[in-house]
Amino acid sequence: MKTSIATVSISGELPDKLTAIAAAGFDGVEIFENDFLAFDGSPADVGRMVRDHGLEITLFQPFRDFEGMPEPHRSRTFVRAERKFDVMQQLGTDLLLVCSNVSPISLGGIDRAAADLRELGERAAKRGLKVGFEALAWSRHIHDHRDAWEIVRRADHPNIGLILDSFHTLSRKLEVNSIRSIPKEKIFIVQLADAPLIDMDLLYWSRHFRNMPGEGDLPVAEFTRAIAETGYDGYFSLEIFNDQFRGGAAKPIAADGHRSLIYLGDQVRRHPDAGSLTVKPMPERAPVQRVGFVEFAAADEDAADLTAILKTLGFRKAASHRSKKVDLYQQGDIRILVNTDDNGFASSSYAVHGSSAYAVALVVDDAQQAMERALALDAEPFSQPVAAGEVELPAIRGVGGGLLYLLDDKSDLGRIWDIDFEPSVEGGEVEEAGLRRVDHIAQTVAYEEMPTWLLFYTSIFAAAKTPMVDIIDPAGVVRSQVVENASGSLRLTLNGAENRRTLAGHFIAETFGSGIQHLAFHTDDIFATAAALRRNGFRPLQISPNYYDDVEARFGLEPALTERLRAANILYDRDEHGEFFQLYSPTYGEGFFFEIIERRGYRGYGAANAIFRIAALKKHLRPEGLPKING
Ligand SMILES: O=C(O)c1ccc(O)c(O)c1
Ligand SMILES: [Mg+2]
Repeated sequence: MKTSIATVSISGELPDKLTAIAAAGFDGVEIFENDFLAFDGSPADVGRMVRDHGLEITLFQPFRDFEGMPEPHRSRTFVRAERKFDVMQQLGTDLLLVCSNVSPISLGGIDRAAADLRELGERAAKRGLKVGFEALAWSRHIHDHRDAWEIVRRADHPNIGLILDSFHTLSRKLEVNSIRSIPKEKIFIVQLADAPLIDMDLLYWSRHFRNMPGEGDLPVAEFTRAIAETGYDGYFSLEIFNDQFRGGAAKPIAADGHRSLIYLGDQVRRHPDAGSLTVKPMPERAPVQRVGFVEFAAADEDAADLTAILKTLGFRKAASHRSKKVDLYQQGDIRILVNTDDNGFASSSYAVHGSSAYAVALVVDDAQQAMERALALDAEPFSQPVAAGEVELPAIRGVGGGLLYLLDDKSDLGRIWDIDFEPSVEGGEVEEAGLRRVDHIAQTVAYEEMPTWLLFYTSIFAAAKTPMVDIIDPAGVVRSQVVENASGSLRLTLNGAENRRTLAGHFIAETFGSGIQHLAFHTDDIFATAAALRRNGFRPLQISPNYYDDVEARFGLEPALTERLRAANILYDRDEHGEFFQLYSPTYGEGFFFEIIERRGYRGYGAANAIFRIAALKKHLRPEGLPKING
């Protein structure tokens, strides 16, 4: 599978775009005319610059409002085309993209358009060039790839072919089966883009909201499968018009694009009708069994505060690392590591972000295979020296530059607690609170980063993303989207902050980057847990009494239940699957907190309660006397 991306997809000046595109590993690049026009070098300079980056120019575009023009406009279009052919020859590309006409004066008619294209094909052939015709979803007459194909078929010229673009086909919900019968030689190139499902004007949707395959909601894999079934094995080229990408950083966005194509190729390859698509095989998406541990980096002073909080939550110090200053706190199946070592990645993470949960370990079926897949998908590997006899944990870089460790139960990785740790003699004074497992890990990122991490997690792990929900903070909106698997053993919530006055935005700003802002633990009995926490000296987040009157009325709760909720500061929600109970800690430091939940069948995350608990949490932001633990 040869990969390409249009310059329009990436922010910056043309040289910056090309550098980012080449660094991400693409084979080719579509030169958008505006990027070329804004650059003050000759077409030959641009061509040389592209090739110096090891890239091929896959096409030059767009050539607009060509077919079906009445005279005298018609003659003018051919003069215009000849000028573009001149540029292309100097650039060193042989393919021009003609997008279907949007001009109000254009005339319809398949045969008229076919005749125009045939004539253009004759002119292109004289120069050894080719023309690909693409139906824009909002074009005046030709807005369906089936009509565009019929025009190309009737033009019947070797230098005229079809360009398919997933957005135009899928935004109109056109039948992708119609692609399967197109001869592969007549598909000159395939453009790919995804988009979130939003009900809006097609042109506006396309020009502002496209995103990388896998980041949106369109069935791009199904579209690509139909292409592969024709036997096409040419370039797959990303063409992403997106406001955030235009304003974002070039390198990570280009890297996301490359990852999206590799992931897409892998999805198509796994299908029996994948045709002749050449894609390097890789292990399948890693099934996640559970969260292995969450690790905090801290200095000695903050560590004392953190462990004091962990103890009020019922965690017991269970073991200490044999060679590093790392302690294991455990309760049920939850393992929290507190790393105060002066060496290694934890200490550099502490130097940048302060105390934070900088690493997470996921237990997968096979850690080596998961690692292999992650690397095939351009993940950045991480390793640091370990002492003799200790287990080397495979890891990749994750959100906010933190670490994502991969463990399994089939190798020594499943025995790290025996191999690397010594049981602790301390303990006893803490009452266990019935916390059983990590329910979810909430990571706060800048809003623009959300697609990056959704793609990262869903391409490497067997998990899906849920639709985006808006979380209302008194100071703004935070967008939340969940990556989860069917069993619920992996649940990651990603919260995208748009401004720094929200609790999430404050957290990012004050801890110098994205990261884990809260950890949610599951209990089988929230009331028993609340009582045990109280005995341990834990102070729950105080919820407004007004909330309980409303919740009783809304769900028709028994007053006795409402009273118990109110007394324990427990929030309540319900969906079609069951009931949900939530209890929060106050915030520590710049906004980190713990959540305790009981799910009685409920599948969501309590979004309806978010406004109330955020308001309460913000009251605790940096109060006197609370420990300073940043998330
Ligand atoms: O938005 C547009 O005009 C436009 C131009 C060229 C394309 O290939 C396309 O998909 C859209
Ligand atoms: Mg296109």
